[in-house]
Amino acid sequence: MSMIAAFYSGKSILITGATGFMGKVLMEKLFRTSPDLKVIYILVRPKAGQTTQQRVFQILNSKLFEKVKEICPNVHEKIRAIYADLNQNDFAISKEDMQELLSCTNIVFHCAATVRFDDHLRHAVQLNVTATQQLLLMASQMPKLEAFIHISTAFSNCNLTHIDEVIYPCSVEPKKIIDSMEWLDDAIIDEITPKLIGDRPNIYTYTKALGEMVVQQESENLNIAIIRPSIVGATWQEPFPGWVDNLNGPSGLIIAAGKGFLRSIRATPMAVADLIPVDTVVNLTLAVGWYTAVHRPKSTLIYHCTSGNLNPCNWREMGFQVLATFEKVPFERAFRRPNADFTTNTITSQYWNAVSHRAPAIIYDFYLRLTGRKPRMTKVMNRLLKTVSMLEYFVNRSWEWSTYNTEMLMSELSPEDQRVFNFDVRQLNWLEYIENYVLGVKKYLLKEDMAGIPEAKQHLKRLRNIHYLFNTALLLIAWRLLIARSQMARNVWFFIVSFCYKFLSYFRASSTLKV
Ligand SMILES: CCCCCCCCCCCCCCCCCCCCCCCC(=O)SCCNC(=O)CCNC(=O)[C@H](O)C(C)(C)COP(=O)(O)OP(=O)(O)OC[C@H]1O[C@@H](n2cnc3c(N)ncnc32)[C@H](O)[C@@H]1OP(=O)(O)O
Ligand SMILES: NC(=O)C1=CN([C@@H]2O[C@H](COP(=O)(O)OP(=O)(O)OC[C@H]3O[C@@H](n4cnc5c(N)ncnc54)[C@H](OP(=O)(O)O)[C@@H]3O)[C@@H](O)[C@H]2O)C=CC1
Repeated sequence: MSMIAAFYSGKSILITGATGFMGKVLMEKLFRTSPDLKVIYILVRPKAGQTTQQRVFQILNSKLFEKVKEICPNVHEKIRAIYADLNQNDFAISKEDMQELLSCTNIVFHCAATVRFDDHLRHAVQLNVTATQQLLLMASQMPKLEAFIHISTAFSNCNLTHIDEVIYPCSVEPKKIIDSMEWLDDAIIDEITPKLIGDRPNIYTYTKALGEMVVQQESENLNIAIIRPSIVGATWQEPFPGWVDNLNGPSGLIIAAGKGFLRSIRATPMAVADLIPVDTVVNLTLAVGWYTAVHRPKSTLIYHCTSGNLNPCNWREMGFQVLATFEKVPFERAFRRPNADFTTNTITSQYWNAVSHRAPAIIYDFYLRLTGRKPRMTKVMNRLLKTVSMLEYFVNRSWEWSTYNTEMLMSELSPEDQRVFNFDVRQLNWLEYIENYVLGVKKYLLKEDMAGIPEAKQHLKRLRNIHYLFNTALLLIAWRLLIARSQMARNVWFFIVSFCYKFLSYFRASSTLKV
């Protein structure tokens, strides 16, 4: 019997960010392993024309929840969607709902955040810092609360190269930042943002670091733990391999590369690609929830959920395996044949951006114009290159995260819990994982059918022929232009032609002699 699964039975659990990538997998695992849990409260806002109930309905009817519906047929009765907007005071939660949350909640998992790198500081502070502070205030009024688990990121201190499982202070106190956001206008905030984020690459990592400080400062009477995952990727094993539903992290780039848009990137091939499967993060999170509530550690423990120090894989190996999978299961209607070129040099990278990305987009747009259609490829390419430039920071560096707490927790689990809530990345086979990841991207993100693979392969063959034809034509045109303009080129050309002629004559004569 799993002690962790038993622990969550009969519990009332509050999850923020349950409609997000990690939140959905967390909910799924909870229902699958502890179908006797009492209730999961989720804080949801209406979005994209859908009410909170419609959003929950959509999640429960997705492929991710197929197994859960078999194990826990009344799952819809155990989810209580509470209307909430974390951008607003008291999260805009009604009085009755708030009363119920405060009096019943046993465990809080705080996953909600803005993960955009380019969010405005005011919004990112509101969600990643102020909302965390407000949730902690709520938690302090929950008499039945056993543990509060805060999801941060391993990159909250990415300005350091060696990162321990401790909280590193930021230069300005979070309370001062929160206060200043109330009275500073946008123009001034824009001006001070680069100074505040300092040597961090973006607002996201900075506000997540502030969020951790808030947790530390407000943790006095609470039983809190912080989880720091690195780059979260598709599921490794559960509920099935390769599930993913958003473009964050590598997923968007896998699509861009598989469709032939992205063929080169400024990346350090030997840098560690610190990916971590989302189900591994969720297993650790649930184990931490149990450990924090049952063992009540004296201080707030931080758990690194990373792969680099236990089972490293570098970007070169990852790119290689992604490409190998494209050979077996190509994506449909690719723009160009997939190719991977990692370069560390900025000038070479700019050259490849011009030749491999912008030029084909311009040529394609020219073709669209000629055929009476609206050009769009240059716009798509510009957005993609902007995205890539934002991710480049993370593919050109390696970090060392210590994992003492995570390893300690692993040793505290019973063999059954180590199996059911497996977060031991040493068991991960990268080649298998990446293949399933690419397959998952094809199935769950692109919604492509496996039956279309032969046609996709044919399409790639046609693209290869077009590529050869295009290059030959380009070479001939260039050469013809050169010959027309330069006497030296003409001399070289005549020399080559006469040499070939002589060689062929000799070859013909010697073969005639043999007969
Ligand atoms: C040679 C090439 C490679 C060939 C081999 C293949 C190898 C592939 C292996 C992997 C390659 C390397 C992958 C490196 C990935 C490294 C990621 C590191 C991230 C670590 C960060 C820390 C982890 C965290 O804690 S948080 C989670 C991470 N957060 C994010 O990833 C969010 C990033 N996204 C953003 O901030 C924004 O989306 C932004 C700024 C990038 C773009 O914003 P914008 O307002 O311009 O537009 P959007 O409306 O958001 O989207 C525009 C457009 O782009 C698509 N898109 C969005 N995100 C991504 C993405 N990550 N990759 C690709 N495309 C993306 C989006 O769908 C839109 O498309 P449209 O068609 O225009 O609608
Ligand atoms: N993905 C990754 O690579 C990594 C993620 N993390 C951390 O993990 C956590 C979860 O990330 P992930 O699942 O990937 O992120 P997602 O962007 O997929 O999910 C974010 C969640 O936060 C919710 N949210 C955002 N704004 C509000 C709001 N105003 N009111 C209510 N809810 C809101 C979203 O709701 P809605 O659906 O309504 O937008 C969504 O449920 C975050 O704390 C993130 O920092 C850490 C390391 C890596």
